[in-house]
Amino acid sequence: MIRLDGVTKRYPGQTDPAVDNLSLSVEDGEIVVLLGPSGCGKTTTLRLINRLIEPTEGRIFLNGEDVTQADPDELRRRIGYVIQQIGLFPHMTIEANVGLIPRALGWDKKRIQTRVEELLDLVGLEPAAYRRRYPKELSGGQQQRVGVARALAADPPAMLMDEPFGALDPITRERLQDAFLELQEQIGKTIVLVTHDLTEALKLGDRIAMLGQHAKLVQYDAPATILAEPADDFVASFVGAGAAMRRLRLVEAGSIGLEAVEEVPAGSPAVRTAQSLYEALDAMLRAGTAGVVVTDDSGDPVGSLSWSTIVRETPHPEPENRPENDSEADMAGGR
Ligand SMILES: Nc1ncnc2c1ncn2[C@@H]1O[C@H](COP(=O)(O)OP(=O)(O)OP(=O)(O)O)[C@@H](O)[C@H]1O
Repeated sequence: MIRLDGVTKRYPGQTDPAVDNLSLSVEDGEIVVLLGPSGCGKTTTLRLINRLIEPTEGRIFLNGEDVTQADPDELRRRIGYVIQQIGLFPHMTIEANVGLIPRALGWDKKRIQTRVEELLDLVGLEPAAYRRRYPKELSGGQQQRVGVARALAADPPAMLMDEPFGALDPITRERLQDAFLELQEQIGKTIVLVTHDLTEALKLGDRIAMLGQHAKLVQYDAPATILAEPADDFVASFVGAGAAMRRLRLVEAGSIGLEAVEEVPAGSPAVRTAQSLYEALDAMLRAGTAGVVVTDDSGDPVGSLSWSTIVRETPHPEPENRPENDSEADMAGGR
């Protein structure tokens, strides 16, 4: 568990604090995304956790231990760190890059080699094909995987990721996000990830910490809640137009009130309970029907879902609560 307790960071010579009295808890095995406009203090917050930046005030706990008192080098070996620029050493092979922290920890050669192979496998790079290559001989996406492998080398309980997929083309980015979520299923690390990309935050976060200026915690909720019940106009304008459509991807078809099915009409489209409302709607549109059958994993129908149920189930903010416009989100580079 990671806990920030009243953390403030004032950079020398700045009148305003970059982070002002932030308190935040991240549970074990959870992915928390720090989301907010440019300059709001996301990277500063992340780097305070592994003491690449020293807090001016406040305390930070890792598994109950106050790490503001710990030795920073030793601390950083206990927290994996992945950045957009990847930061692989160009003159070192992939193997040497991944083995960096185990070597610093004094592991023996055999153990390092075994661990490196295991990690390259884990991130989907065939060890025999990649371990002896240099970073420039890999694609951007492959280098990013090496960055993740390196952060995981000493099996740290926690991992910090700063725009880890930021520099990649959209297709590679989506593939790596999927691979990352699969990996997290296996490794269950406690992860804090920084992004300013709403789509990425909604996809990866178990919870999203919406930060305003000076890293003020405006809302801390599951992605579907952020979309359905934005805490204020700032969050509403950050999630912007399309929030209701985005939410369809996050809600499972089996999680809302289904209508009973007496008999399944021939040719009726079907989705499984774990598929999203988005997929249910897509199935309806493709089949030209106003409803779908929802089945369990063995294909037995558990109910039916109609277009009107989806409309009814979608939260509608009262008109007077709707944000006036999206200008704040545009300024923030949000979507
Ligand atoms: N080394 C520094 N010295 C002085 N001010 C800094 C320093 N680093 C960051 N800042 C300021 O602190 C604030 C927060 O910066 P930070 O990089 O944490 O924001 P961010 O939310 O990560 O931004 P972005 O999304 O643009 O990367 C900004 O106003 C920035 O100008």
